[in-house]
Amino acid sequence: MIAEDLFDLAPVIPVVVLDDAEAAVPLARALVEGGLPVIEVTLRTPSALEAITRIAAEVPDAVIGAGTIVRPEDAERSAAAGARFLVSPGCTPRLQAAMVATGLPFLPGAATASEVIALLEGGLTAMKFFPAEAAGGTAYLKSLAGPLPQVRFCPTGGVGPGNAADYLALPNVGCVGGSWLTPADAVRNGDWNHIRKLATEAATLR
Ligand SMILES: O=C(O)C(=O)C[C@H](O)[C@H](O)COP(=O)(O)O
Repeated sequence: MIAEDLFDLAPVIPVVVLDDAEAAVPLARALVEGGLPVIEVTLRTPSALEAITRIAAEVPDAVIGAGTIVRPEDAERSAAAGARFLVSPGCTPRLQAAMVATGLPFLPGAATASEVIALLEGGLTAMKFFPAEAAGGTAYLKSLAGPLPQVRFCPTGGVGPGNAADYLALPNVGCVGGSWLTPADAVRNGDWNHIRKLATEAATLR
């Protein structure tokens, strides 16, 4: 799998924050059943790596990835836990080298033309656009498409049901990412039906 393949699997990548690894498998099943098989578990919580391992082992139809890769060691640890792709909110040469070293596809974060060009110099054409809404939203991405049409983005950060379709309509958007599929209270209460419903709605966005 290359990073661009992630764009073809689903229009939306749910960005998940898990405080309890016990929730990982039922949550991933609900997202897959709703039609969103590509799932990013952020390394923001101590249970994230355990959650990734459980999903990799028990939900074979999920394409499980690790997000919030901000230190080189995060990349290696996520690969060892069973992640099949990596996502970072921003990138540095060291972080890029660590992600390349895992052999996994990855979406490095970029938010300016210079950051995009630096990643292009590294041979990368699939990226996360973060923080999408705060950085300038769809107008900003349209502007980047002029000089840099070869890059495709996964905008994340402030993307939700109200604007996801606008992003997905852009030629340089491969998919979008967001946390709206897994509201904290629904995860805490084990309301998998609600999460399945949100995923089902999002899966039809493209
Ligand atoms: O944790 C990371 O790796 C990030 O880069 C940030 C997340 O992707 C966004 O914070 C999700 O944004 P919301 O959908 O607006 O909640």
